[in-house]
Amino acid sequence: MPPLLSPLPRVAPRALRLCLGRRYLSASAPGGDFAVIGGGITGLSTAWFLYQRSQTTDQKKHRTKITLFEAADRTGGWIQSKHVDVPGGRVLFETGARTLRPTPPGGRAVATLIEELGLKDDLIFGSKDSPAAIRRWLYNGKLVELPHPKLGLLDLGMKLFTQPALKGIISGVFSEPQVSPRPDNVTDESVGSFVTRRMNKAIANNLTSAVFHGIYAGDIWQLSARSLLPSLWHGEKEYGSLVLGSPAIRTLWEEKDEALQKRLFETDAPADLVLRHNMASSSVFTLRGGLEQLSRRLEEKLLQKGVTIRKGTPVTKLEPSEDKLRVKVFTKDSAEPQTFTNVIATCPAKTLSSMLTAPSGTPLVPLLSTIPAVTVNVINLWYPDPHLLPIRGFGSLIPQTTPLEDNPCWALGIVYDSEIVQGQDSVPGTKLTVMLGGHWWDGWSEIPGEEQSIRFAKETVARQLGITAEPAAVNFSSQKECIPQYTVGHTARMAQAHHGLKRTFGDGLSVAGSSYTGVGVNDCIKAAYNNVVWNMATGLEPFTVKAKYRSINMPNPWE
Ligand SMILES: C=Cc1c2[nH]c(c1C)Cc1[nH]c(c(CCC(=O)O)c1C)Cc1[nH]c(c(C)c1CCC(=O)O)Cc1[nH]c(c(C)c1C=C)C2
Repeated sequence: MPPLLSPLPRVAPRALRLCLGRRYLSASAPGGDFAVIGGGITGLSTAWFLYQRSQTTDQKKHRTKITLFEAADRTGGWIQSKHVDVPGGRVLFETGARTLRPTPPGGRAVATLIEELGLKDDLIFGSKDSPAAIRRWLYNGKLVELPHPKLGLLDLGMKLFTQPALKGIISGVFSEPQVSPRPDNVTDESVGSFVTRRMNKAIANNLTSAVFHGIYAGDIWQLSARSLLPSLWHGEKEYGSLVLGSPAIRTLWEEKDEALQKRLFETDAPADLVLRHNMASSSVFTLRGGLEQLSRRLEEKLLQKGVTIRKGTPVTKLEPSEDKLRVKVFTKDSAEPQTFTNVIATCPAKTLSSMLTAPSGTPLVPLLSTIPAVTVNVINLWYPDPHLLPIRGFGSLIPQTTPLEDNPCWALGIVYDSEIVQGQDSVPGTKLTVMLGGHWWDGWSEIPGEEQSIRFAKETVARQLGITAEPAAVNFSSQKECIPQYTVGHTARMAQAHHGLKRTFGDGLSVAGSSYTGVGVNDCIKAAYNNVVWNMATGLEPFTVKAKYRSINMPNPWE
């Protein structure tokens, strides 16, 4: 197996420089003392990619030392897979992300990592043709199935004409090409405003808000269209219309992702052809032992390779050395700081901000501390009857406009886990996860606790699915501030934060993780990979250059 990372060019080839912009490549010396702050999936994969880089012929001549600091007593962050005993066997509950998508380039970076870690035989795939991939439901007082191309034109027509929850889609699609593109002075707007402007408010409030609940548990009237719908945001200007430009928009690749995908093809492609084939034909994938198997294995491998992992060690302060060539890391358990040539902070931006004091006139701390994040209460339920669900599919999502009398428990949606993934439990049954809260709880001083949340979850399942049976196993988890919210202006604020980091720490402190360039597991691993392979100075370089796109016909990016 070739090394994951090829030697990093000391002088980057011209093409790479042109493609990524000069500022992407910092002039850090080879080797060095690296500190990774945070032992979630971003921190663990950052440490892994740094270790891999240190093993290339170019870098082997130099000494590299990697220390990972994690405040908690375990690594893995939000990813947590719990094995629970039930009558007749064991089932697996995920309290955070449960599946990943093979979509490149992020999915491809993850596949390479999984292969590299020797986990490929534990992969489980969900087929693109399964009911979970095709059938999605929306709940606004009653369950409404969303249209899907594989369900045919007749089905599409019937749904669009008869379902009030899908109201506005036909008129929105037909009127959209006549809407003028936004004026040049509009630098960002909310997702709700963008969809309303291009189509109509009904589409924003129903379909769009439901989908955004399923990803960000967030409020479409706060979230940034520029950050979260980048190709549509770009497509509006480039093609004048999202509908007419849609064939091209669907094939748009941002240059930095294209460069990454190219690298993943040429240098770091997964070698196994069966794995590639499975990735190409699946809609989602996970691991037999749950996604936590990935973080467990990363930790194990890092320890074997001599990386120091300091669990239960919160970092309290980060300070540049006088010459800005090193960074001092202060921890709770030691009066004297340790110094490193490079620190990569993968903890939430708010946590990082509490470790910093920026020079006056550099608004770095407020820029980082004001990235909000929502809390989701996750309730996993397991029933021994495998045929309890009256409908099939991925699950249901609840739009923002669903009245409180139809959603009195502040639910965001229900995931039909036993429909999505098979092969993780030793007994058949029906497994559901109810997600509560997110932005519904913005501004609340106290949120529902365990007992109330479990009651709410059962009530939500009874209301939506008519399931009144008692679950044989229940797991409650409150995921505090687990999903960062990229609100309007995120791109501009992160560009400023880049300059603040540069000014304060030179090339010494970079960031990666869900607070910045994408909240998904794929995004986090991609950010870790990008940071290391492009040798970024702050990790926020993508925000400082104008995003450039190309339409690329890539029929099967896995071949
Ligand atoms: C704690 C709850 C979470 C909610 N969203 C996320 C988490 C961790 C993060 C997330 N969920 C999805 C994506 C898109 C990534 C992708 O698949 O490409 C992200 C970043 C999609 C998604 N949403 C749900 C599922 C089962 C999936 C597939 C990926 C995964 O397993 O996380 C269901 C779901 N998630 C949330 C809600 C409210 C919800 C409702 C049915 C919040």
